[in-house]
Amino acid sequence: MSPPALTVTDLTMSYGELRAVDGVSFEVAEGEFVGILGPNGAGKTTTLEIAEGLREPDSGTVRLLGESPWPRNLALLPRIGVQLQASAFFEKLTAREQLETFGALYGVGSARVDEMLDLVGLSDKAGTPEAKLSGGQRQRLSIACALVHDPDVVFLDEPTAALDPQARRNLWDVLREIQARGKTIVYTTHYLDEAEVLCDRVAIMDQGRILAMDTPARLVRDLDAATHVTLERGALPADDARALPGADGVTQDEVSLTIATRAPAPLLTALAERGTLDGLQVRTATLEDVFLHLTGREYRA
Ligand SMILES: Nc1ncnc2c1ncn2[C@@H]1O[C@H](COP(=O)(O)OP(=O)(O)OP(=O)(O)O)[C@@H](O)[C@H]1O
Repeated sequence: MSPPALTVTDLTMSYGELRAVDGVSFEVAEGEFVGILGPNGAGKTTTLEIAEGLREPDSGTVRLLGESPWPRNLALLPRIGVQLQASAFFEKLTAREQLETFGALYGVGSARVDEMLDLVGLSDKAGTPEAKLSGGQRQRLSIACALVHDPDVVFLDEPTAALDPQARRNLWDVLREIQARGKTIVYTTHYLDEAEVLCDRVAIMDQGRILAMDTPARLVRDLDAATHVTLERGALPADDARALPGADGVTQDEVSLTIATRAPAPLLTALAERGTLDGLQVRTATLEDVFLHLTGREYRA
């Protein structure tokens, strides 16, 4: 395991009576892609801003690349890239000029600007004023701005929020490419499904606390939740379904019959032998089930 790029220990932060961050501790290894997940108001942005050194916590400590980011640590700035939830661009500049202006703050040349435009797929929009970019293009430009000085650690606050599904997926490719270049990524999202496919580890946050942090696969596996196999109603009598190897329970509604199982392989083999695979759907547990288990509430982004 690489040394930690980020260690936060026992952070707390209140706004008046509201405890927005309530004893948060976690570590992010170098090169790791970590997602902080949770519903609105969970405390994700506040946690991220403290880790970036943009906010002072009420208590707790942060070590970022071995240093404290607060009070404002100028030595850290070239080594971290920050994309805020509301992106701030310079007025009236084109995509390329935005990047050149951010880059100039760090002495970055135009070759790097071209590389960044290419990385985020905006080379053909280089001459377009920022105000005329689509929402997804603007998000990608703001990520490019956070990366232009080649930082080691990148913080992204909901980079995929408010994008259509295609634009979200395009951004996923960008995020994967950033990680492939060896960067450490810490990002926040409402989208549990997205974090499940992108992140090495996720922290599930609710009401200012981290309830669990692990790889998505381990979080789901530790639930020990049943897999649900759904058939069209009438494909198999319910009593026959109950008698199948591995069947733990059977439920029916007007259109379907669902078998819960913790041993999907023998169950699916038995269904195949009966020729009842047409229209079959298999649903395994997801991070949404993990959230439900941890909080007792359905997940609502
Ligand atoms: N500057 C502020 N003043 C007062 N309350 C705040 C402030 N910033 C955040 N809060 C409150 O603190 C809590 C945590 O907010 P935070 O933005 O960290 O959550 P979040 O998980 O990032 O939410 P979202 O997903 O909606 O961005 C929320 O209840 C929010 O209303």
